[in-house]
Amino acid sequence: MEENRVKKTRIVLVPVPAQGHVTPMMQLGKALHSKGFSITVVLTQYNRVSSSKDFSDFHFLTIPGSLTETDLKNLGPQNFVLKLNQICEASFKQCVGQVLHEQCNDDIACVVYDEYMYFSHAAVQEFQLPSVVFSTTSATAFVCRSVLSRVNAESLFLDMKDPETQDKVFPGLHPLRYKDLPTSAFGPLKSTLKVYSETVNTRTASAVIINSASCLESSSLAWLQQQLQVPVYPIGPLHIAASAPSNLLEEDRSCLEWLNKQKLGSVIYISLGSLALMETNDMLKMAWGLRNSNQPFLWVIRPGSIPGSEWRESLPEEFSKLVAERGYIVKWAPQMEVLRHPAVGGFWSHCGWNSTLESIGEGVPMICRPFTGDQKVNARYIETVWRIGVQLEGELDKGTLERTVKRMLVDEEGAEMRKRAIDLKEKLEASVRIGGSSCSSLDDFVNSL
Ligand SMILES: O=c1ccn([C@@H]2O[C@H](COP(=O)(O)OP(=O)(O)O[C@H]3O[C@H](CO)[C@@H](O)[C@H](O)[C@H]3O)[C@@H](O)[C@H]2O)c(=O)[nH]1
Repeated sequence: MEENRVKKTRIVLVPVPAQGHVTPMMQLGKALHSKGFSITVVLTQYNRVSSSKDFSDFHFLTIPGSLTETDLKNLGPQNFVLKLNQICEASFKQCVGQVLHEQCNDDIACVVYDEYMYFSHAAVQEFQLPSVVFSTTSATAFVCRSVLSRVNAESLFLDMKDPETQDKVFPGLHPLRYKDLPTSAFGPLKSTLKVYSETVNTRTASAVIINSASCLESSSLAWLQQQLQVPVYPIGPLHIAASAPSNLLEEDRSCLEWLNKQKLGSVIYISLGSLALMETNDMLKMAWGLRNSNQPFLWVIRPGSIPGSEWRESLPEEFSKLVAERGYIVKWAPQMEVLRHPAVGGFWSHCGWNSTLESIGEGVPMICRPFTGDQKVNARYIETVWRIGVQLEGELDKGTLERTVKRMLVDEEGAEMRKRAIDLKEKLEASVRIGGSSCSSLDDFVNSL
């Protein structure tokens, strides 16, 4: 593409207003900006990325009349997405019209929308704009959504409830079992499958971009390339390819000073991302297991993550005593810096795709406790495909927790997992370097515009 033409060309990004989706979309924006594109980010009224100094070259627009934080609380994430897609269609058309006619003189090269923001399709169709779907989950999760969108909801529901079936491998999705399928904790199966069929429908999009790399998921990527009617570009991990600080909550950086005082590879870092919830009972069992393991731990307890509590005030006094000696608790951590810190030896994670990529990207093995959706798929891959972690399944038990933390941080088994994680880290780094598969894929995408 000619340099002059690239500089005049604008890409419109439409992220889902949630941390796990905003982060990779802003990283994608940075990566495309570095290729010479102007970037417009269209936000909803909820979870706004500040147009801080990190994005001073970006242009931000807000879809008027969209949903708010209270709507998310009342509706839950799944109905929130469904409602957002119903109400944003017309106002998004207005926004795109504004970009085309008022705000910028240059042409829109393409609209890149998160797979969950499928209302974008109506506007791109009306203005006859090229569009691209961006998937912030793994390619394997995309495959699962495609497969599940075609199954009968009632019979899947019965199979998943049947204790005899739960541990069986789902046909065609080896090594995923029925219980690893990305069903949602946030809504009934029927409505989850409805959302999935919308997300995997590429409509008139000319391509699908995925925040993954072929060294992680070559067979799932090949499956998608064969099944979808458009090119699939695996261009990740974007957090290595393009840094774009876009935390929606304030980071507590004091934990880095605490980490400086801990022994090399001794700390377990615990974070369950931006949406998962924790029951008080489970938190107590975790605190017991962690204390009994004798390892120091850094624990992110996100405000609102304990149902019925603003922060940790509803937890019993026993909890405070258990974490007092070796624990350090924050509301939100600078996660990437934490994972990079030499004191961190393991990551207890809900296995959101960003956390998974960030952990592998720092060569840190994981204790997997998936909460919902694609996290179960990622946990299965972490344990059985990449073999860089251990999954905690079923009821939490303080004895098992204690042993798992020791397996990861003290035993030879943990050292082996770390070696494999470091091996993958090196492969991921190579994939985003010039000549690497993700770097070439990004160039192919840019050249296709
Ligand atoms: O204290 C913290 C905790 C998290 N993070 C960041 O927050 C992001 C969390 O993303 P992710 O690990 O993907 O979890 P969720 O926020 O739960 O992400 C949602 O979006 C992901 C991408 O679609 C899905 O994989 C998840 O299942 C879905 O819950 C990561 O970049 C973390 O670095 C911090 O910076 N500080």
